[in-house]
Amino acid sequence: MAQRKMIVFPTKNELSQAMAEYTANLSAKFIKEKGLFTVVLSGGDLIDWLCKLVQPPYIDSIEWSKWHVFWVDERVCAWEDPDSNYKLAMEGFLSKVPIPDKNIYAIDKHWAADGNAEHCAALYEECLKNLVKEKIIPISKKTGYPEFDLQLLGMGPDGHMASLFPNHPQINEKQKWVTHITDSPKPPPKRITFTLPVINSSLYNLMAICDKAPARSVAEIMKHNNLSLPSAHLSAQVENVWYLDQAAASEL
Ligand SMILES: O=C1O[C@H](COP(=O)(O)O)[C@@H](O)[C@H](O)[C@H]1O
Repeated sequence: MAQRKMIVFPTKNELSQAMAEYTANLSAKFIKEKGLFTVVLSGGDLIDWLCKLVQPPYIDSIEWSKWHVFWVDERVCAWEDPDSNYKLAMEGFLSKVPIPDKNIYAIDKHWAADGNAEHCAALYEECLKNLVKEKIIPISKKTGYPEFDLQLLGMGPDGHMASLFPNHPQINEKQKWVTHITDSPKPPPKRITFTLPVINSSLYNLMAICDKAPARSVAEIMKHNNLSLPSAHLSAQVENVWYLDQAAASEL
């Protein structure tokens, strides 16, 4: 498992620039090595910070047609709902780049609109298993779980990542790849989420955190490794890198 690495940027703009460069470099590396790049997105503010990827030079240099895009967590609601992580990513990022529609793996549209979290989680796990059969996603020889190339993650002020919240049992799930929650402390209550072993099976994990609100949780993790905060459990097979802006690092 990779050691946590932290880089503090003077501004959100510089963090955003560095995240675009990091993503573009990994995209080039994996496409050269195996002809495709699997990227897992989270929701929240992260999508805004991906803005540099849709600008020169990256918009023109990245081989978008080779990308396969997933969500580490999703809210169980209609795709058109303002709460949807799919809608957020489509409007802020994915609609601006030429990734084939078939390579964008969203939550099941019908069951999400219907509000059935448990079934949505099962269907998303089935989708991942089919992609393993199609050799889009390998199974990690080290972990036995699906191995994504890069996950771009965010952390809430309470220390949650994906939809793994403090004092909720989902963090302990080891059998499933995708699980669900129906009482999320952050609205909306129904969500699906990758489980911790799947999150940590990724080759590269980049956790991006900005602003003052999560600063206390950042300090709890960095200074005290407070494992009651789900984000403190983040690891990766190759690199677990945390990008902070000054405000997020202000209590370190
Ligand atoms: O609810 C969620 O929250 C986290 C953190 O979001 P942020 O708005 O505080 O940046 C996000 O990573 C996750 O994907 C989302 O569903």
